[in-house]
Amino acid sequence: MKTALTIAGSDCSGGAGIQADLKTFSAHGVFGMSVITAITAQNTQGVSAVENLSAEMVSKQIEAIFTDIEVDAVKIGMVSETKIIKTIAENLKKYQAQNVVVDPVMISKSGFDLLQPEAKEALISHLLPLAEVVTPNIPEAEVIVGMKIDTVEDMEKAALLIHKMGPKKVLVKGGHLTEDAIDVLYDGKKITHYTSERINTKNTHGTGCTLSSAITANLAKGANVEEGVREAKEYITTAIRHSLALGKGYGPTNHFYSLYQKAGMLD
Ligand SMILES: Nc1ncnc2c1ncn2[C@@H]1O[C@H](COP(=O)(O)OP(=O)(O)OP(=O)(O)O)[C@@H](O)[C@H]1O
Ligand SMILES: Cc1ncc(COP(=O)(O)O)c(N)n1
Repeated sequence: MKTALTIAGSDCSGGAGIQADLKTFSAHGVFGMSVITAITAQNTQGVSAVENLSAEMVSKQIEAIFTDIEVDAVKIGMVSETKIIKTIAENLKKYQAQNVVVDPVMISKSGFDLLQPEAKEALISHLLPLAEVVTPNIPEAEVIVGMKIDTVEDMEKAALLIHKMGPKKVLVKGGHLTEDAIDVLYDGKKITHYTSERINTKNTHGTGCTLSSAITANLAKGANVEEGVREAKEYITTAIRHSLALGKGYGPTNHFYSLYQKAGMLD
């Protein structure tokens, strides 16, 4: 069985972070593993607390996995502190990790800082160069390149600028625009658009985590980035279309809709 590792924060409410990643890996038939960087207390309405693990504990978790199990792909999500970012980069180089997907998580949908402002530079200089593909949303791309993004053409410009920072490929996600949900991939040579209709729902907690872990699962299974992003976009669109009105705020997406449908388990 193919394996995928997520290095990210825990979301106790299950919609984003490690929990979303592991559900996505399972739904893709990939064996999921996790290195937890931080514990968050959050729900569909907001984040109330974050506690980072020590860099040593993060390092020990990575070591435990890589010294024992073959890792086919790695996703990096929320990492809020400079010293944890540096530890992850050193370890992934040491163990020659393949198929690294970096989701540069900065602010939660509810507006809470998940990346310490002083750690932004470390994320750019230590994690982006390790990435097979980096997947910023529009506000994250704006922070990384220091320009305002209002149109798909702006997303393309940002993708080209981010590519110069070292990742092999860049996917700028268009969830924050208002028309169709258009994501822009730049592979160093050409731009590809992945478009779906915009689904009218507030239940989009964890969409970015889910998309990046679906890409990771697909890379683990041997897909190239273009194929991996195409399938992941279909997966997230279905998961948003059938998203769950759980909680009082932004509800989570539905990871297992397609599987339940195939198994005839839906009412
Ligand atoms: N309302 C929507 N309808 C259809 N697709 C959407 C919608 N919102 C987001 N998407 C898609 O979901 C994926 C994730 O993009 P988004 O920009 O929401 O990421 P994000 O802001 O990092 O998510 P999060 O921070 O919630 O994890 C992209 O493929 C985007 O196009
Ligand atoms: C642990 C963790 N990782 C990532 C997100 C981003 O997801 P969202 O923007 O939907 O809040 C989050 N809220 N929590």
